[in-house]
Amino acid sequence: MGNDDPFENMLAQMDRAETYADVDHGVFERLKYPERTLKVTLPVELESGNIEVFEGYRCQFDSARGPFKGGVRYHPSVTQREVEALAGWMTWKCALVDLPYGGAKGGVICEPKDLTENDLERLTRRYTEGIRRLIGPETDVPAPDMNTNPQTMAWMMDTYSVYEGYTVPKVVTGKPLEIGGTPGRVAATGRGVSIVTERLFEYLENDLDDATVAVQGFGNVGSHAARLLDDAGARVVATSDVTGAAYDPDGLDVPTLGAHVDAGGLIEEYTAGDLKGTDRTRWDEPEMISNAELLELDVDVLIPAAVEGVITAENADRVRANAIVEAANGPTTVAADEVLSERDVQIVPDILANAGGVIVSYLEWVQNSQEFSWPLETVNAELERRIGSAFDETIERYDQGDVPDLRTAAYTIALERIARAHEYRGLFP
Ligand SMILES: NC(=O)C1=CN([C@@H]2O[C@H](COP(=O)(O)OP(=O)(O)OC[C@H]3O[C@@H](n4cnc5c(N)ncnc54)[C@H](OP(=O)(O)O)[C@@H]3O)[C@@H](O)[C@H]2O)C=CC1
Ligand SMILES: O=C(O)CCC(=O)C(=O)O
Repeated sequence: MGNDDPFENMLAQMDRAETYADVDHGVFERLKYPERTLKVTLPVELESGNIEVFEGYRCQFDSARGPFKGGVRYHPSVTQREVEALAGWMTWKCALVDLPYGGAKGGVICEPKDLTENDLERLTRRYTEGIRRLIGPETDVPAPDMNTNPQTMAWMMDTYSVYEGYTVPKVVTGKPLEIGGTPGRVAATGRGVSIVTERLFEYLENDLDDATVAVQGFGNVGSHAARLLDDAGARVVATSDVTGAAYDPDGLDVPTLGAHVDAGGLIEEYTAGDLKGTDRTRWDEPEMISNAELLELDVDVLIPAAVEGVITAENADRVRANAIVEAANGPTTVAADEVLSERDVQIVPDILANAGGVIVSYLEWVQNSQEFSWPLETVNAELERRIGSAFDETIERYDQGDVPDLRTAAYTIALERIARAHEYRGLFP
């Protein structure tokens, strides 16, 4: 079920949790529907002179606990259902880590690799204009996701501010430092992934030192997680982009690979020895394998950090990792969960593992409200405290012994919090 429909997968995850959550069935049913989704048509004159018409979405899933919050994704495979699933996951995530937010997500169907910087700016401004009536500093606060970054947020903030007539930094998070961004947001999701991986090892009473790690995706999240785990003493043996994966059982030279990718280099160029943007002499000798092969490596931890639906009923039996830390949103289908749970493979669910990004987005939003900025050490310490406490609560719920896995434990906590908010607020205005 649900391999190619993330929304169905999210509903199946909810159904799995309903048995264990103390939530009224009517409220539970309400949580299966987004509050609203806006679809926008975006005609853009590209630098080439051609006019291309793009399609974009903003889904606002649930706001019982506070303003809607969630990233914006640019990708050719974006669909309305995907954006709605991602908005649902944002809702559970914000509740699990106890942020005063609901959940939302945005997406534009496009291939950013085919667009110039100028095209991306025009597209972003069009999209912001299209969803302007929904977003706002106290209503719905976008942030970066796949293929969007601090520059994208700067264009969104500027476009929104032009319409308002004054500068509104708080309308987006993940901004450049110079216009109200916070130190630590760029690396925050990967840092959170690294923190929960360390906590998982402590819980399982295993040593992270020299533990083997495979990371699918070496973008914002995957690259920071890989760098921090490498710094913490783990052995990152494989990582990938869309061109495939670099694999070295003795461990990859993560700093050199990072410098190469930061300079625009591809994984396939790295394995071929064609290094970009660095004078370093790499010390690894990786072979090129496929993304599918990376998922099946015999490693201590597998970290999917790319797209959803990559661990399915079809390949779950061949996944040999002892643990999975879900840096991506929705990488594992419910059918795969069942197979892996029977084999006692511990999965730290996405709504916990990748919550570092939205936690630091919240810290940015708070600093914008205070018109004050905190040093990196303060931000990182608060990130660690908040994600660590959500990890402990999830483990405590799991250790009660009735729920089958960590995902169900996390869903139970999140859904109960959201349901309480709905019950206190009531159904009608
Ligand atoms: N950015 C954030 O703060 C947060 C992100 N996430 C989630 O983390 C995941 C990654 O996001 P992020 O790092 O920001 O995105 P990026 O766009 O920075 O990186 C994505 C990475 O995945 C690779 N990739 C893309 N498509 C595929 C595919 N079909 N198969 C294999 N690899 C692929 C990309 O390769 P290439 O570069 O070649 O395209 C790139 O290495 C997403 O699921 C996102 O929702 C979750 C929480 C917060
Ligand atoms: O930082 C944010 O507000 C949201 C990040 C995001 O899109 C996610 O956690 O999936």
